[in-house]
Amino acid sequence: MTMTEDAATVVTGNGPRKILSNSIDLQPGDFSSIPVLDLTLAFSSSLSDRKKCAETLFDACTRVGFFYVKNHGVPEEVVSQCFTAGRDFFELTMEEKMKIYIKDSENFKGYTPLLGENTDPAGRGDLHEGFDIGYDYAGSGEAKMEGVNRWPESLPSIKSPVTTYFDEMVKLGKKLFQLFAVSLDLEEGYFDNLVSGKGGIMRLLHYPPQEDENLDMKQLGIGAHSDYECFTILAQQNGVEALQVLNKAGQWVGATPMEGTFVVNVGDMMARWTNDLYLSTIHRAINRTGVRRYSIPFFFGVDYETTIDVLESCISDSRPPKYKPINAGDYIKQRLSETY
Ligand SMILES: O=C(O)CCC(=O)C(=O)O
Ligand SMILES: [Fe+2]
Repeated sequence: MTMTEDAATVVTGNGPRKILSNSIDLQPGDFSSIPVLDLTLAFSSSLSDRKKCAETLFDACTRVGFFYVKNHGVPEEVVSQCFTAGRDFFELTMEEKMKIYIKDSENFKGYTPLLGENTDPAGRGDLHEGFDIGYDYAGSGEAKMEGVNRWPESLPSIKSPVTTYFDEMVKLGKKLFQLFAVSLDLEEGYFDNLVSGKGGIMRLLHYPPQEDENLDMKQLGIGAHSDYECFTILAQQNGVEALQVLNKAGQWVGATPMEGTFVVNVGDMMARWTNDLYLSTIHRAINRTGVRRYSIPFFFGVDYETTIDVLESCISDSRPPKYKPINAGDYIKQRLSETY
């Protein structure tokens, strides 16, 4: 099958980026495969081991913006039970799912039906349905993204596996933030007080298979986009390939699922913080496998009151600051409002 694509502009959190049919205008990575980061060294008690791991992370973030993590410490059954919860959720009737419609929530929590989201403004909606949860703020809903999670009334059993997975992602994400800090010549604990998990958003996603013949390039599983937060940790099912990552040559490189790994990618907030030293790489997903695909992205942002100002270690004479300080919560809310 040949896919033809028009020139398009992808709106990111840091401004529009033009994708020409064969290239892209803003420092895309020069890569043909996605590196694998072994986190064994990240959990070592020796700082020099952790520094070695951070060097690999630096290479991945500056050259690709995407990497796999293995030996990440998240138990396999936590992942598989969360996938099962997702499958059970999406099998509910439309009526049940729409009782927690995301657009009825002030804080972007709940269900998004097929075509209910449009990640790429040039597209005609995304061919996936989703279920979003975040940090559970009891009883608020006023400020920024705060609010309680909304669970399907008729399927209370999913709450436990989904929140267990959320908590594991917060743990892993905090560890990754420490590696990011070391990789940026900051104190290892630089981000510790900014990443309680309150800035985390998790989605269960279901992509029905798309017909391979006459594929409509304006209606993909998820259209070309970059993520908004600091980084995303994504679980994919083995053997069901769909995620593609755009390189400098304008080629889409497949992020083929790899057993026992998560895919991690840098988001716009981290790109901004690092003055675009770390790449928030454009990606999309197309499920041409003929079977249903489920995935679980966890978007790890910093706590919403944090000010994101370009890090000193990412400024030099040849790299003056490109971005003004911005409040993390305002930034995310603004980005999400443009998508839904
Ligand atoms: O499902 C995937 O593989 C990717 C999802 C994604 O890119 C997103 O939700 O931002
Ligand atoms: Fe994404």
